[in-house]
Amino acid sequence: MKKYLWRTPSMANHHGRTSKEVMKCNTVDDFFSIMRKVGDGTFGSVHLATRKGSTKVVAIKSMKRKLLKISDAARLREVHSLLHLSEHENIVNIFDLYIDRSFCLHIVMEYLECNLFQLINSRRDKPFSYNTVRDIMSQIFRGLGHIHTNGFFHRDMKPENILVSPIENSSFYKVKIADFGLAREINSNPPYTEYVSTRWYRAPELLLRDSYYSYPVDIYAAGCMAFEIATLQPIFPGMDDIDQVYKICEILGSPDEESQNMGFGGGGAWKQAEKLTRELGISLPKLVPLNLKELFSPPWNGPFASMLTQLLQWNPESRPTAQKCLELEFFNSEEEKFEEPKTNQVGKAGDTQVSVSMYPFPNAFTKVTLPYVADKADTTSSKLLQKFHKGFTGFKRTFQKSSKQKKPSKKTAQTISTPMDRPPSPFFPILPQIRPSTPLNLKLRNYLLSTAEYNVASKSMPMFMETSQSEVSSQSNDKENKQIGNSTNPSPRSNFEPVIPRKSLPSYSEPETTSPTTLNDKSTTFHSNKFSGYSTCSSRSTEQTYSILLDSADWEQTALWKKSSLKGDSDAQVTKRPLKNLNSDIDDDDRDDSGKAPNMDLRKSSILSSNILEQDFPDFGVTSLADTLGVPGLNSRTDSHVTSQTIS
Ligand SMILES: Nc1ncnc2c1ncn2[C@@H]1O[C@H](COP(=O)(O)OP(=O)(O)OP(=O)(O)O)[C@@H](O)[C@H]1O
Repeated sequence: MKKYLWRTPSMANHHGRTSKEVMKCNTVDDFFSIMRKVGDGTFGSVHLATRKGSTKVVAIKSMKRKLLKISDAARLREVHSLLHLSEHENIVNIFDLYIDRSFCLHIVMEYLECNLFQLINSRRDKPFSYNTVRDIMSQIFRGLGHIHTNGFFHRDMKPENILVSPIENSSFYKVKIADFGLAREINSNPPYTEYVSTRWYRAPELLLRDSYYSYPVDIYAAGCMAFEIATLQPIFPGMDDIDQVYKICEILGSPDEESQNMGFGGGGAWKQAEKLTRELGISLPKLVPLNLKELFSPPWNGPFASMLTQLLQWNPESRPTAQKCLELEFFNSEEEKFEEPKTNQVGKAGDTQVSVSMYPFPNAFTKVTLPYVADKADTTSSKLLQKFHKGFTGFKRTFQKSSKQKKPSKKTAQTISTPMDRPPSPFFPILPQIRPSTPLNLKLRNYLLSTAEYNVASKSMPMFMETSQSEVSSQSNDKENKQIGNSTNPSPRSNFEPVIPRKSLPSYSEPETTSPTTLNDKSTTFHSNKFSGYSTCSSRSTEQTYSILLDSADWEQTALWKKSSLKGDSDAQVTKRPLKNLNSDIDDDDRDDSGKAPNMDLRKSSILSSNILEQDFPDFGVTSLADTLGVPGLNSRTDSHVTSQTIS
């Protein structure tokens, strides 16, 4: 079953673990004076503070989810990886870990002035210089190299998780990687949760639900960031996972040799894509890659464009390691001499204007949300490149057609509107859209389309739920079309292929939905009388793929639906099994100082996020089912994509 196992990149700079321990305190106020909130994420809120009796500022990340017992602190991914990673100049430094009397964990760390997203946002129409981009990227790769060679990978590399502080009297920044909430060990046993990382930076293997991924997901995300740092625009601002894959194809070309041979550069061929898309029931569009070198003007069309091409490879095995990235020409070529853009106020004065008082930007997160939503009505012209001209002057005004490409016929040129300056593809539009090819995946597709405004309560549709034949027929094309057409979130990817007749399956009726009951846990929402979570995973012992659905109506009746239909080789086999371990007694350790047992709802959700499910379903290769429980809403670029940080 294992396709490949990733090896930790060479351990040249392995420095061993640190010796930090989690300390107890009544409240953090005992030791720190809290000044103001500087950040808020899915898992924690971050405050600027000073240590009492000292003027030294620190950042304190207080985890939103309370722990049940002190020993659980070490099971948090964030703490686990931070404790195992030695200090590095490009990794945010952790000073102390505290657990207060209400079992809230506080991570005391060095303070940096803002995150890269805020910095990029503050630079609208003032792009960074080539050398600044180079310096930021080299620090990111040094940090990543440290993480990877120490046996971890980050899994949520995005501008919000890169902290920066300007270096006085220069146009450069101190850059540090933060937020290890999703970090995993490279040598841990796959399969991993596929639904990690933030969509715009999510590597193709994650988007196509390959659970045997590893550190190359971080390299790919770094490639997306490199583009964004230089151009101040995200390269693949997908609205949903389907749109995300499409946007990647638009620029990198489809991952087959035929498409890749038609262009220059591109994301390369990737055999695995065919298998993964088949399993998902989607087909990728046939698109010729853009030649990034032709997209940019000097100096960006040189080593920078070539670095992007190497980082943004479809095949994770083709992406260079972080160490190799640092050896690329981009980081080692002579200082580029070029004129600063005219509109650009970049320069020493401009850069050093960034100061503590500028952050946090009050509306930073609300202002910049899905910048291309308005373009979605146009199905074939994303106007992507037009948008890229905003501020960044390093794009060529006219993108030239690759000499290898055939001139399209007049008819094609008239009927198909291609994105601005896009080299017309001879393939275009044989299969212009990613189209779900089975009814099963119509559900997947609808589900994915709905993620932009995903409300777990009303739309908790298991992704790979089998449907009965009668249900299939009720989902006629017309109906599906109508649903998509009527959607409040119209998407250009609204076509789909006809329903393929399938064998009849055991009938399944969804339980009635009642008003949702939300547990005291912001990151995971459970609903009474509603299937609230799912996980697709592979069995360790068989070659089958399963779905696990959790019915929270009755906590003792968590059900397992077992099936092999994703491979299409037999009828679904449906079984239901109660959880054995749900009602185990509360340990003394779980009680707070007053001897009171913790909130029962919290306890239930925490139990789900622990490895109890693994004990109940030992044949499954899932380490923590809660990692895939309830897919969170993704209407903000800052949302994370898992609901639990706990490691088993
Ligand atoms: N050491 C720090 N110094 C200054 N600001 C910080 C620091 N750590 C975090 N922040 C700010 O707080 C924000 C949220 O922090 P962090 O990403 O660690 O939280 P999270 O809950 O894990 O977020 P996510 O939703 O990405 O998982 C960051 O984007 C950053 O702006």
